[in-house]
Amino acid sequence: MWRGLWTLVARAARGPRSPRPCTRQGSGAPAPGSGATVFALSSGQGRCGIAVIRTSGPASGQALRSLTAPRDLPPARKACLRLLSDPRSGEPLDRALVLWFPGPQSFTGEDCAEFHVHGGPAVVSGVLQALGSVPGLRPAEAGEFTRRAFAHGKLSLTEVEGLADLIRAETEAQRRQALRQLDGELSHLCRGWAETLTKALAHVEAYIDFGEDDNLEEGILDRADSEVRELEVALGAHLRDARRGQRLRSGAHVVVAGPPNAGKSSLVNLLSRKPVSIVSPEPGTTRDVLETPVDLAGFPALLSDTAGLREGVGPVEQEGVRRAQKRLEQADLILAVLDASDLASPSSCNFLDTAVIPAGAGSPNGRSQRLLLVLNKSDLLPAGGPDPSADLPPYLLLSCLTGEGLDGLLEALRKELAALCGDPSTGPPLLTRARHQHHLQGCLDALGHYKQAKDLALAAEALRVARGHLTRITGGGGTEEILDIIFQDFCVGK
Ligand SMILES: Nc1nc2c(ncn2[C@@H]2O[C@H](COP(=O)(O)OP(=O)(O)OP(=O)(O)O)[C@@H](O)[C@H]2O)c(=O)[nH]1
Ligand SMILES: [K+]
Ligand SMILES: [Mg+2]
Repeated sequence: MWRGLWTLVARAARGPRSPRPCTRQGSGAPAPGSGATVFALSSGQGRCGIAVIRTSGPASGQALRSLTAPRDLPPARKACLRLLSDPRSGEPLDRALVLWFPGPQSFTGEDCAEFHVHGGPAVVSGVLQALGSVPGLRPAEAGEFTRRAFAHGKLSLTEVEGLADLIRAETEAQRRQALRQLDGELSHLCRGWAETLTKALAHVEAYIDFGEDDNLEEGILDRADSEVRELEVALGAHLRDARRGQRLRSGAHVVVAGPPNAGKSSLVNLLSRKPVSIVSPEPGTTRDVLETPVDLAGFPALLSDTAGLREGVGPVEQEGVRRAQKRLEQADLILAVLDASDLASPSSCNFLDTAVIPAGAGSPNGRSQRLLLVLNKSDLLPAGGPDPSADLPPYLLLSCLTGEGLDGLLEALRKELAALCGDPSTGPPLLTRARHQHHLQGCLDALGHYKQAKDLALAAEALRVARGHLTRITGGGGTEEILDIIFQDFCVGK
């Protein structure tokens, strides 16, 4: 019986009833081996010590030979010093390290060559022009090397996304997350889930085909059910976490709010280490929402300065207050700022009652909104600290003027952001893009249809749909459009 069942597992894995096999080549990415040979400068533009130029495609060996003539190809994957000359004129261009990576053991899976040349603009353009003169070579499009790696099965789609994020990573936490994704942790997880579904599908199909057969193992449908149930729990947990990976990728929204003149703009400038906002003793200085991306304690954040919240003001400031309130609703984390020496003023009391205390009690829409209360201008306080009659929720003392309390605030921010973004050095891999979340949700919905299916054929179909969503996360059956969006993030030469 078991041999029969495993044949079915294998058949289900191939998707027997699906007319479109979920292979990488089906994705519309360039077919392996058929492309031209491309070349590009892979290191940054401008004068530098060493510049790296690389090629990928069937004419790579010819290109390397042409520029290093009369020498033959160097041994595979070993750096060798060669004189590079222009194949048309024989004019020497540079003395350079060259590397030969015969496919499929290369980054793209095709034959590749690398030229590590001296980074002067004239050397770089001379070598690029010489490569352009080799028959069959053309300049690479943005992301074309990575796209070829994907087409040859060297990277899954989530690994491609990880690579794009690694190149763009600006904070430590972003780098850790991208590296884990590039290492294939997310694809591994998705493939494991897809395998579970393949087994469940095999069980259901076995029942469809041999339901009447006495040899069929008992309880086979129950096993499919329990596999689906376990998967639902796992997917649910990841979806609840979904926003965290995306926040880590694009930055958590941290909104600085409070009454006029509390020192909100001073705090934004202090945290971003640059003069983003105008600071002045005049209340109502900030009118619009001012956004700036910052690295807060190793996490990426989009910091917004807002207008001071108060009533009875002119139309321009009123609009500023409306915008501030709208931004507050969208915040992942609120930095509520009050003037520590002015806690009894109507605008301070009003802000405490309407914004700070309700957030502490859990927001009405059920969305988790975190808040840190900062009492600024601590330098103006008497030795006894803030007015004890104010009956405040937990707070941090800070002076933007002297910098006292900043370390404590950064530590509190680090904790909040780690909770919001997830800690990329531990825990399961995070879903970093809306695309991942969309497919996980699609998979869960299909599993819901499985449970409600009126007959086994519909149940099997629901499992196939669910599995299709999982394979699309890693790139199986992806459409050209999605590939274009993902590869857009790359620069030429990557
Ligand atoms: N003594 C003292 N003064 C401060 C401190 N922080 C800010 N100030 C002063 O407080 C005044 C208001 O600061 P802003 O940063 O403009 O305050 P704001 O909350 O952005 O004000 P609006 O945009 O008008 O709502 C300025 O004169 C600052 O120099 C502090 O820690 N100590
Ligand atoms: K001000
Ligand atoms: Mg301001």
